[in-house]
Amino acid sequence: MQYNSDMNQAHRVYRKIVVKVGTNVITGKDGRLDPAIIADLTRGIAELASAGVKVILVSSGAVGAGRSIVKPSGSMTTVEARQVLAATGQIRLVNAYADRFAEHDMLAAQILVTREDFRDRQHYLNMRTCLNALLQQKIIPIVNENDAVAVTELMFTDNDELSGLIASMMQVDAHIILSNVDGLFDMTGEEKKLIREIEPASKNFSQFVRPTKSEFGRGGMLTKCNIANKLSRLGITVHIANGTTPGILQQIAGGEEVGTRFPAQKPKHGRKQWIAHSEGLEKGAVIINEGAQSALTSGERASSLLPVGVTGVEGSFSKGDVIRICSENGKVIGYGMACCSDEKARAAMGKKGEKPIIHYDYLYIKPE
Ligand SMILES: Nc1ncnc2c1ncn2[C@@H]1O[C@H](COP(=O)(O)OP(=O)(O)O)[C@@H](O)[C@H]1O
Ligand SMILES: N[C@@H](CCC(=O)OP(=O)(O)O)C(=O)O
Repeated sequence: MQYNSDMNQAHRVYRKIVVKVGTNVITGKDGRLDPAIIADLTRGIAELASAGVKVILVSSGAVGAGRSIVKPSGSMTTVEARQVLAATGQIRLVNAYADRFAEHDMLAAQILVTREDFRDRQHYLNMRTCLNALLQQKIIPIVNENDAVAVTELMFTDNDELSGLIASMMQVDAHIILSNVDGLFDMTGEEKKLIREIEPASKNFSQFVRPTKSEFGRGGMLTKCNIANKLSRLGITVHIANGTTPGILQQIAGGEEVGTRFPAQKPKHGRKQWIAHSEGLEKGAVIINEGAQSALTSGERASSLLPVGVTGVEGSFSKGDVIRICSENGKVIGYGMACCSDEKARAAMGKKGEKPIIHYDYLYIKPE
């Protein structure tokens, strides 16, 4: 689909963006950082920032860069080796960016986060305050996963997931995912074709996506598409484009037809955005009966989840934790922030006239 002029205008009004850079955009086969690409990306970000756009950079590449610095000893476990590579590579990575930003008289700051930081509302708010403070000072935040401590189940799927969470937390206008391909290709036919725009109702991306990943990349194209689709439904436009193309950020910000675009849908309230992104981070679950399910999903009025409609409580959670809402046949209906602990929820379940277990303002119902 061709962009129309309104869409082009929309590109020019991005005031706050997240730019996510994949490992293979900035590192070569041996893990060495590519100075020309880093120079081009930092110039692009510096230009946007000077024009008043708030930019948060989420960059992968620590593990990749570590490979060019150190060879972990053969006696190490895979996890230890990865920790060594990430811890050594991260300094190299962030210094490479910081040195380039300095050439544009810009300061950069490093923020390393883990999945836990998005589980805990206080950590979440602390991260948001820090990023806002840096942006206010016109400092470029460079975010990465804290790979030295985030191992196995504590890890994000990949930095596409992490940058999606940041985009939603910061309520940006656009999330730009830079990879080593020009965008999402339709590979179903004889010739692969770049898909310019994704309809919001699209769901089944696996029909296009091959389960291959770029070398050293972690997530692959399917995660990118699923995250992009989710963000667009939350009111954030997503672009998947080639980070090795010179001037790519200016092209996207200038409304040029590059890469694949997931146009933004109606925006949602910030708190609901946080909750919508909590899949996999929940600490427990409530099972609800049919009556409660139709009250929550009908969309006719704003309904909180009351204990009377709850038939089961799973896991151990405290007030303020995110919990999953499931139907009696196990279908996940949505997520919400618990107004009480699991003990209180168990004591109240099935009873009339009790306070909500999840208030409407903290409730996110998954689209059908
Ligand atoms: N339909 C598709 N269109 C584009 N790329 C695809 C598709 N299916 C699979 N891919 C693969 O996805 C890779 C990008 O994902 P990933 O390795 O996670 O990159 P990054 O390191 O930038 O996060 C591409 O290098 C490509 O090989
Ligand atoms: N935090 C890791 C990034 C892992 C990752 O998600 O990589 P990618 O799929 O290239 O974005 C690193 O800095 O090496």
